Amino acid sequence: MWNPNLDNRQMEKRVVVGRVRPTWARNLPEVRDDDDKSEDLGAMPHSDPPSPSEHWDQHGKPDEKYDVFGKVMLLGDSGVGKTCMLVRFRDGTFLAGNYISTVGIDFRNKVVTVDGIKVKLQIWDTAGQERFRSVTHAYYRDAHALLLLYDVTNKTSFDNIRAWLGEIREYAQDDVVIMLLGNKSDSGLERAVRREEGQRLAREYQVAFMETSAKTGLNVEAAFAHVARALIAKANPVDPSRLAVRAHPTQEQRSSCPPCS
Ligand SMILES: Nc1nc2c(ncn2[C@@H]2O[C@H](COP(=O)(O)OP(=O)(O)OP(=O)(O)O)[C@@H](O)[C@H]2O)c(=O)[nH]1
Repeated sequence: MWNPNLDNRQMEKRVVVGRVRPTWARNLPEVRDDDDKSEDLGAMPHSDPPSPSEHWDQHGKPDEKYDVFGKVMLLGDSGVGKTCMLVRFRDGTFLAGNYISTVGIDFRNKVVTVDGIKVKLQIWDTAGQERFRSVTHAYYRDAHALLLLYDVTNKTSFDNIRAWLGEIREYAQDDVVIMLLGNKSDSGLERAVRREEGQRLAREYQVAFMETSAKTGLNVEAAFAHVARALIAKANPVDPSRLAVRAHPTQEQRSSCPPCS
């Protein structure tokens, strides 16, 4: 269940930033976006997130317009860009500056269409800070897919990926879809982790890999499309050959090696 003790911390955070806004809205413009975009049939998140096992129906309610449902968690050290990745994917925007660490966990929905199949992604943005780990662990078990991020300008966040993969092995389902993302690939000279290092690590753990930029949008759609395809393949195990699990990168994205598995 949602930990009520976190609410106090959230309130502290809200006081610090001088705004009374739910966690998921911390980087968003004041006016809430409409939810009726054609590719976006999902509901806005609650300020009280559901328990880890709610909204778990693989096919969703019959009256909702999607074919496959999947819970996707964004994981990785604090500051690697998980929230920015979600905001870029969901809203197509990047709000630089005013970095405020996520408190607890929250989610947003987006329906994407891949290969003619509508996939509702319920995307959970987790807090990278160590003190929230016990909260996020409770949500691993129900996740269908995990996007594990590091920051290409922060070697420590890359070195910690092995520890994250260890946690995933401990707490997530064995068949969870995992994708490694080297975020902030727009950062040029500040880069501390070479693309090849990310590729090598992904190959070692047999997970897909891309470098992304929440700032420019590079590979953000492609990463979620890859996850959506993998979820479709999982939901249709009787005829997996019918579905292309591979991501289809654009020319610019090809060297990002999706998927390395
Ligand atoms: N240059 C660049 N900066 C980015 C990118 N993505 C995120 N940032 C910046 O990195 C900082 C942290 O981003 P967040 O999305 O809040 O990081 P987070 O992983 O959610 O952090 P926690 O909530 O603490 O776990 C912010 O200042 C962002 O503006 C990116 O792709 N490129």
